[in-house]
Formats: sequence, C-alpha cells, structure tokens
Amino acid sequence: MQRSDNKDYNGESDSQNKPDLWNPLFMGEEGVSLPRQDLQVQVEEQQRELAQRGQPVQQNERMQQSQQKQQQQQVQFQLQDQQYKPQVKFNFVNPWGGNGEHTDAAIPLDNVIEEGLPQPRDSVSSEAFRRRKSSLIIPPARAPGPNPFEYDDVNQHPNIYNAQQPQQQLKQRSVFVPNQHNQQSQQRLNSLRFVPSSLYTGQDPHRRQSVAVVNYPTTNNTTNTITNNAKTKPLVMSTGNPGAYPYRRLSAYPPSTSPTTSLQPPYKQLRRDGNVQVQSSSVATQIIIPQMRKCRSRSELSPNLNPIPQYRRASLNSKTISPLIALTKSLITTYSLCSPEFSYQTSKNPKRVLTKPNEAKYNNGYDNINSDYILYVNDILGTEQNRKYLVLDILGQGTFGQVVKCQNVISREMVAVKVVKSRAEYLNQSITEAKILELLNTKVDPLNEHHFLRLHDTFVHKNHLCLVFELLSKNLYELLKQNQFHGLTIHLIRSFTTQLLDSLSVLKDSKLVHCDLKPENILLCCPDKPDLKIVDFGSSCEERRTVYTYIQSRFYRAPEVILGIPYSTSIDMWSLGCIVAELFLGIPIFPGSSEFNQLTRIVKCLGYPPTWMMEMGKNTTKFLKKTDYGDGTATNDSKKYRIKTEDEFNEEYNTNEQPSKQYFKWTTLPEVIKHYRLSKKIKGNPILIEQEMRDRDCLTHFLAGILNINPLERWTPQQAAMHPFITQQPFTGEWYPPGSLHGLSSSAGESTSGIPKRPKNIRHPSLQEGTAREFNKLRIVED
Ligand SMILES: Nc1ncnc2c1ncn2[C@@H]1O[C@H](COP(=O)(O)OP(=O)(O)OP(=O)(O)O)[C@@H](O)[C@H]1O
Repeated sequence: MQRSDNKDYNGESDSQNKPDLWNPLFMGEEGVSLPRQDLQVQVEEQQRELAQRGQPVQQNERMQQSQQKQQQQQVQFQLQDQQYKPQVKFNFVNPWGGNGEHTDAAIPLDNVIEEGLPQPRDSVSSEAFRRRKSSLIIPPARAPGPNPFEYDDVNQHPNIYNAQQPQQQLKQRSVFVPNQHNQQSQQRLNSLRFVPSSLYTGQDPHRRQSVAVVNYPTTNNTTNTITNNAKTKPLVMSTGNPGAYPYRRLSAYPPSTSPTTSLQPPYKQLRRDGNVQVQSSSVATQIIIPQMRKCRSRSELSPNLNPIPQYRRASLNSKTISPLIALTKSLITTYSLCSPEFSYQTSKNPKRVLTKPNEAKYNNGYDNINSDYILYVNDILGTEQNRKYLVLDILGQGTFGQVVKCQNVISREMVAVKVVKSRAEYLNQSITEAKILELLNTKVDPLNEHHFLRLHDTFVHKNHLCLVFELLSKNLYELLKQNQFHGLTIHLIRSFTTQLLDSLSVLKDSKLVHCDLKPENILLCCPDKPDLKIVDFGSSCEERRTVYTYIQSRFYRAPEVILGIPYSTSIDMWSLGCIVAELFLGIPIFPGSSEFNQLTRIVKCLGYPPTWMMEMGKNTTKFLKKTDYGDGTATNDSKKYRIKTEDEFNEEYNTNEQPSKQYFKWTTLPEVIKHYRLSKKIKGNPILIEQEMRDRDCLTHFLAGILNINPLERWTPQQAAMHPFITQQPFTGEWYPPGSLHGLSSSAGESTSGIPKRPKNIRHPSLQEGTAREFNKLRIVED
C-alpha cells in the first residue's frame, strides 16, 4: 500500500520522490548510514585477504586510493539515497518505556491564516495566539496525553524493530534475517551495484511487509533452506525441506488456507519485480533483492489494492487486515504473531506519569508545585467498592485541575474524572461546579436533552475532589486544529449553533450564567457525529450572584465585562457569537493579547459601545479617554470617548502594548465574513458560490445580532434561535426578532461595523434617557 497524500512530509507538496509506506527508509532511524559501515567492512575484508595472502596489512597507497574512490562512490550513493529519504523522523515509541524523543505531531499554526494576510507565525505570537493564556487564572499549557503509538527511537524497542538485539534473538531461533545472515554477501552485492543504503539496516523487509508472509508452503519437490553461499554468489535461496525452512510457521493461517503453490511471497513478489532468482532443488538461481525505485508520477502513489490481499498480514482469527490496523489496533496481535515469547499485560506496564510537572512538592509528595495530584497510568482513584477508577490517559489540563480518562474497575464503564487541585479556592469553586451540574442534570435537564455534561459521581482522593463525568470526545478547538484551523462548513456551524442556543436558552431560563464558554469547553459526544455538550461549569454562577468581575476567557470576554459593568446571561451570548465566528473563520475573531487589546479589536470591528456603558464602566477610564471638544458643539455623546492609543496606555500603565496584529485583511464584521476564502470544493462553481454568499450574508446578520456590544440589545438565545440562519427560512436581508424592536444598531456611536443601523424612530425602552436603568436593578458585588 502506498501513500496517497503527501501532507505529512513537512508540508512538501512534491510527491515525486516520496517513498511508499513500506519503504524501509520509513522504518529505520533517520541518517542510518550503512554504506559507511559497509565500506569499513569491505576494507577490513580486503585487509584480511591481503593478510591471508601474506601481504602486509598496512594500507599501501593503492589501497588508500581505492578507499578514497569507494568513499567518493559512497558519498554519491548517500546523496542519491537522500532523495528517497523522507524528511520526517519516524521514531517508534516503546510502549513499555524508554525515553526517546517524541516528534511533535501538532499541526503548525502556519496553515491557519489566509493567503496574503500578515502571518503572525513566530513562536512567540503563536504561543500568544493560543487562547489558553486568557483564562481567569492563567492555566498551565495544555498538556495533551502522550500518544502510546508515537514513534520513538527504533533501537529502544525491545521487539522486532530493534536493529540489533532482536536480530540476535531471531538468529538464535533460526529465523531468517536477511540483513544479518548474508552480511558478507551483501557487501559483495553492494560492490556490484547500488542498493539503497538503509534497505538492510536492521530491518527485515519481508517481515515489515507482512507478518503473514512468513507462512510458507511445503511441497514434496522443494527443499526449504536458504543457502548462504556468501563467499561466491549473491544471496541464493533454495526451497525444500519444511523443517529446515528458515521462516517460522505462524498460526495466522490454518492449514486449510495455507498457500499451496511452490513459490509464495516474498519470493513470488520478488520475482514479479524481476529481481529474484530462485534455486529450486535442482537448479540454483540467484535472488537479487529488489531495489528502491523513484516514483515517477502521482498515480504511482495511489494505493495498490488487491481485492483479496493474500499473504500480506493476518489477525489471529485468520482474517486479512490492513497494515494500519495491524500496526495500531492489532499491534499486540502483530507482535504475538512475530514472536511466540511476546506477552503483553497492561498490569505489568510501567506507570507512565501523566501530570506535568511531575516533581513531588506538596500533600505528602502526592502533589506537584501547582497542587495538582501527580497522576500515573494505571493508578487507581477512589477506594470504595464500585467507586474505583483505573487511570488510563490524560484528557485535558485546566485551571481547576486535570481531566483524565478512567475506567470503573467494577462496571468497566469509561468515564472522565476531573481531579481538582488540592487548594481551597479551587475546591470551593469545584463544589459549586458539582452543585450546578447536579441541578442541571436532575432538575433542569433530567432527560439529558439540552447538551449539558452529565456528572456521575464525586469522591475525594488524597485530598483532591474528584468529579466523575460521562466520557466525551474532542473539543471544538481540537476539531478546528484537526481541520488545520480552516473554518468549518456553514451546515456544521448551524448544527452546532442550534444545539448551543438550546443549552443557553435553558441556562437563561434557569438564570444561570456559564461564564466561560469557549471552543475548549464545548465537546463532541463522539468523534463521528455533530452532537455536542457544554462542559466546565467551574466559573458558573447564578445571575443574581455575579460575584466575580474578572471572568470569561479573554477572546470570548464580553465588552460589559471588560468595561466593568454588571453582567447577566447575555455575556454567554457574546461568547457564543465569538465561537460561531471562530468556527467559520478557523481562528478567533478577537484574539486580544491583553484586555486593552481585546477592547481595541472589538471597537475596530464593531464600533464604540453606547455612551451609557462607557459612563457606567468601572474600567472605562483605564481604556478610553474623554475627548475635549472645547467649543462644546459636540452633540453626539459617543464622541466624548475614544480608545487610548498604545503609546498613551503604555505611558500610563508602564506596559508594552503593541499595535494589534492583523489576522484578517478586512476590519469590519461583514467584510471579514464576506471575504473569507472560499473552500476548494465550491471554487469555480458559480451556483455554489452564490449559495455560499447568501449563507454568508445570513450568517453575518445573525452574528451582528449576537455580537451586539450593547448587552440590552443583544439577542437572547430564544430570539437568536428564530433567525433564518438557524431556521433556514429564506433570508431577505432584514430580520428582527419577533415581538421585539431590537434591530442591529450595535452601538450608540458611529457604527464601523457596516451593519445597517436600526431606524431612528424605533427605540428600545431601556435606551430612553441613555441610562442603564436595567443594569441598576442588578446587584453589583465586588470580588
Ligand atoms: N467529560 C469529558 N470528556 C472528555 N474530555 C473532557 C471532559 N471534560 C473535560 N474534558 C477535557 O478537559 C479539558 C479541561 O476540562 P475543564 O475545562 O473542565 O477543566 P478546567 O480546569 O475547568 O479548565 P479551564 O482552564 O477551562 O477552566 C477540556 O477542554 C476537555 O478537552
């Protein structure tokens, strides 16, 4: 099977020189340089021969010349060989331990930005770009769970891929190891022609090609032996005596399904390649090992699928399985087939530490410096019967603690356990989270219809509160990342938004504010369906108890929170607007590097907040400046304020604010949405493009209603759920939520958003007098 996509080769698009998946080059250590070893061996051999002939061993001039020539030749070979080598380092991780390097498979952020846009791609900016720094309390960097299938140093592996040790083991068991048993003949072969250097570097190409190929037929007129007639001839094989046949018979094929022809793979395959000469019982024929060849066209890279892929690989129940399955899901079976001594028991695995940092500091050595419980794979959390959970892997690390994938030891149910930090402040907040979830699960949504995470159990383990949740799949941030930070389809966005609006409607009715809605806290229920759930109610509160003023992750923080005005459930709608825009654009719409920068970005895109908000905000003077009109002619209240320049802000607060990095060419919301690049699928199809543009207009209108800077005009979830973007009714360009006079005037000031303003004669009662009467009713509680 050959690769059909080329994306993983360091982003290089040229597929011409890419080796296929089974190329031994993929399996070896990068930089394997057998030719050098070969050269040495050859020189030693020459020396030995000279010595045998009674000539002095010292290198005379001729020998030196010939060595130089050979060296030049080898350098040439290596250069040629480099063309075949992938640039990616494929390391095989030893699932039993070992501390090889891990190649980071994370998708580079370089793919995120549209073509032609400024590229904020230096490491610092991409770090800052991650919104994970924007939480209430800066959380440690997300620590994805180590992948047990990552590739590590080949030599670390205790099994068949080990370049040295297994060969010795295999040799003891009389297993055919071509690269070792015919080392000498190989040297001679190399001297005859060019063979890619790594073809024989500690790898058994046949073994890699298939575990099943080692099952060979026995026929009466053949003798299954390999003649290692290295001194005189290249590798020569003969077939015949089954007992002496160097390949082990594996249980993968029951006798009835055993191949019956006399020439079976790999011989058959080698022969097909035209490079094999087989010696039967009477006539000896040479086998020439196949060489790598250059891929000439793209079509050669497409997989070569056999309807019945005989003799390629097998599972224990004799079924043919794909190489991918053989090397992932069925890896243990594959190992078992390769080596009868191989045994695997999870309980014997060394405990892999999941927590970072993992140095013991507090809580009798159970906790690290952040008061996080140091978790190991195979740890048991909980002590009570039926409340014991086997730790399997880490799912996420956040402000409040770590979330780990666990299995209930008795019921075997898979769950997610949040192990809260052992500090009082986190403990108290997590108790609130548990209470809110309990309320949602039992009273508000007992039938599990409104997309809230289910809490199964709570217990305390070594001074850590543990919350046992249903196990969900990846979060929306991970989904975007997986999509290389390209936006999702409008269809999918609609599906997600509909579900989220349903949840927010229920929360609003229950007077609950989530306070930390962001893509990381919205999880898919399973990987292959668009069903989702909202998690992390750790910052949630009742609407009448909005205790904290420093809430929400920065990118999703509502303007009223930034300005320091009392808030309500409408801040979740703001976050939702930011999330929907991000799902479309692939990257956050307001990726503020600081609160000041966040507000600047919002104002640039959507215009100034209404004056009453600025008058009322506790933080207004921090970020905005009152303008002096001198002659007093200014009538427009909004012009009383302008956002401070970076210099003014830096001077005042001794900071180092930089001008906002532009992630999009366009500034206003309608422009950003309209000009976002078209997906390849619809490019060139005018009908689809027209449909897409209509959808975008509708999406823009929908977003403008949710991303209304004025929280009193911002649509409620119930209102938003009636918008044509959600209902898919025809969108005429104008829409007002039924029973409301709220239009789309996003601010009382100059609208830079490009969204049409509500007609002047229509005013919402709460805006009369320009005061914040509604807000005054809310209780302001300082934190
Ligand atoms: N039930 C679950 N199933 C699978 N993964 C989960 C589950 N709950 C949480 N996660 C993962 O763990 C991550 C952190 O969870 P959570 O947000 O609850 O922790 P936190 O400490 O409150 O984080 P934050 O810093 O956002 O406050 C999530 O982003 C998600 O990827």
